[in-house]
Amino acid sequence: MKTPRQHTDTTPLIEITSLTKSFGTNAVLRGFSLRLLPGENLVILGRSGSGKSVLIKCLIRLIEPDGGDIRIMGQAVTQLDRASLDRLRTEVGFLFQGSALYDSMTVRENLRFPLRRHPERAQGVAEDSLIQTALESVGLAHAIDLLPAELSGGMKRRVALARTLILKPRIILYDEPTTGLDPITANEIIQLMLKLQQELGTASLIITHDMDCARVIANRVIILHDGINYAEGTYSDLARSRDPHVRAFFKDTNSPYHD
Ligand SMILES: Nc1ncnc2c1ncn2[C@@H]1O[C@H](COP(=O)(O)OP(=O)(O)OP(=O)(O)O)[C@@H](O)[C@H]1O
Repeated sequence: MKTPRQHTDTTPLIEITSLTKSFGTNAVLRGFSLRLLPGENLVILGRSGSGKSVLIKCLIRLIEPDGGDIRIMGQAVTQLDRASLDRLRTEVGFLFQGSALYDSMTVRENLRFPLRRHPERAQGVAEDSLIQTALESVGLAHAIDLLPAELSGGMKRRVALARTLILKPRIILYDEPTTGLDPITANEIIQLMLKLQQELGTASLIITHDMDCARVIANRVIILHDGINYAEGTYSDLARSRDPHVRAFFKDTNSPYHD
């Protein structure tokens, strides 16, 4: 069983300060802050509707925040022009819910897609070799010529992860990486995320309801509640908390798929 690796560099890759976002009268984020450190797995736990997806969308400006400051690798995200934002986004890989692969394309073609959009990330390495390496890192080299319809749910998620890794991002954003998978397959994905953290040194921001995922993968956990970073610490720090809003997450953790 792998455990999350600790790094010693403390210059944040992502720094969010006092982020606010409302939709009409619905104040979703009310001054949320976080720092993601190099090589760290940071888990954000929040109840359904607490604003986790809004937070991740603000981070990469799929949604415009109302206020606060967001820095990714030192760059103020809200002040970047389109071209600079696109460049910065190649440093940030996303594994979103559903892991949408193109159904009409083989695994190889799905992985070729980001390389064609960002040829500069190949750094002179042949496309086929990058595709092969990315698939090997998720244990799916043999699936290169299959279509998504021929893959299981867990395999699809691995391919989506390989497609993210192929651009060699420094940061990966995972939105509910284990949702919809059976416990054994979910655990395989969690172990793969840990392996990638250890081998590639990538930092990850992981949004999840899955307490088992949080327990295994997190160097640190932030609880998003009332639009702020309500509580923060290691999984075991928070598991000992007496605060009722924190306890609510831990009350049924004997079941690995507590929601
Ligand atoms: N584009 C939008 N327009 C209006 N309201 C929105 C929009 N996007 C999100 N919201 C609202 O923001 C709140 C937070 O939504 P969000 O999707 O971030 O929750 P979440 O924590 O990711 O929930 P879940 O765990 O169920 O996915 C909800 O009240 C939602 O209705």
